[in-house]
Amino acid sequence: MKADLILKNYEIAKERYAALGVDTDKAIETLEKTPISLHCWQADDVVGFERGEAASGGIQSTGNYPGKARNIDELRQDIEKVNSLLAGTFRLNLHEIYGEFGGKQIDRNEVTVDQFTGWMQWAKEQNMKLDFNSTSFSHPLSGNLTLSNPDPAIREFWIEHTKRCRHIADAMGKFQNDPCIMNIWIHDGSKDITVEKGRYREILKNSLDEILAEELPNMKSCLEAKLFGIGLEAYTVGSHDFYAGYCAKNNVMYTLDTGHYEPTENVSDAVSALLLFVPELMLHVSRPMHWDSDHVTLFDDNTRNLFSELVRTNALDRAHIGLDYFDGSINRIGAYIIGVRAAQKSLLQAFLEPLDTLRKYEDEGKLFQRLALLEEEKTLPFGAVYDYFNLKNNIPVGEEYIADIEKYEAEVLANRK
Ligand SMILES: C[C@H](O)[C@H](O)[C@@H](O)C(=O)CO
Ligand SMILES: [Mn+2]
Repeated sequence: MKADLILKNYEIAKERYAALGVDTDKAIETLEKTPISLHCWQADDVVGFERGEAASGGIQSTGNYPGKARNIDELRQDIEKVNSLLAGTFRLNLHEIYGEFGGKQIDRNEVTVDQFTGWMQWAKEQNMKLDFNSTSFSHPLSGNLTLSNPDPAIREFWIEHTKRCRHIADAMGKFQNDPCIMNIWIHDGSKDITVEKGRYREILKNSLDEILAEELPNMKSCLEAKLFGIGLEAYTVGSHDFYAGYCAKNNVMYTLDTGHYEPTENVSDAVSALLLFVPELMLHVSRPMHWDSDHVTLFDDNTRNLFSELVRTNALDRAHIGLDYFDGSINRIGAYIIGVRAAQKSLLQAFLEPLDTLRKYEDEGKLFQRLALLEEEKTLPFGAVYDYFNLKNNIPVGEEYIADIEKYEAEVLANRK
């Protein structure tokens, strides 16, 4: 699209929004500064560099599109490409299995920061900060139960792993002078009916108490709830109620993954409820299709509702935005760009909402007026504002990035046989 046309459209949009009391320049500035954490695992279908095996243990990636990253250099190359096609501020969310193991057998209860210093340096060069995840899946000891396992040897193994991961996250946070957010998601559960629901939850509670006992100043831990995992359909130890209770009681950050709730549930509704009781939220923005399928995030009602709730609740500074999906059936770089742009569009639309007027209508009981404005705002020219945001940052506008990704596929990804 021609720059002068984008600018002209932006000026018209700016005037239209100003008439509603909305400052588009301010919205763009806020969007530029709001960090989005890119999940490293979209680049290689959650394989990582430890064992090189397909993900197992509650999650699964489907699709066999050619060109997935096979090593650290390729993954970094892909993330650099993704960065070059996006405006804004980005972090990188690493899983423990993406360490630099250098061909050595370093088991999960032996991992140290040494396997991540290269990542820290690289991220600094990319002007990205790091977030982190312990990895309980894709390991011979993953089984059905890790931190909630009644077998002390297995449980100790995973406690040690998670403690070590917290230390790695702390080192990352210190290095980048900004807290590293470390997520703990475990798949623990049961395929069929269990008569020991309470027992496993009590063990998990005790494991978490032990893991989180140590104060580490440069990292923040968050706990991710889930409805069910693949092969563990009947019961999940770390359910929503379990973690909501645990996080509220222990002042721990809660991870809200938009794929982890009943399909008819309005996940965005959890934002204002949880934030009354937990300190912060980590968001895993995903797209469930019938179940927790981890399809590429889109600019759909679920994503839009989530971000508008964040803004309406004044919770932007208490939420960490991350993406979480893994689609191996399409160009993986394209999958990143579609998902990030969807999150950005949803955020921008939330920033552009004429909230003062909507709140005033609501306070005054003017409910027809509120509904009318909510309807009208949907077709305000926010696309022109998003185009300008990209143009201003020298990033491809609109569908222009498709050709860029096709070129990268032909020149780089096609050579990964
Ligand atoms: C790879 C991630 O840890 C994983 O996707 C987790 O966050 C999750 O959502 C599992 O369903
Ligand atoms: Mn998740």
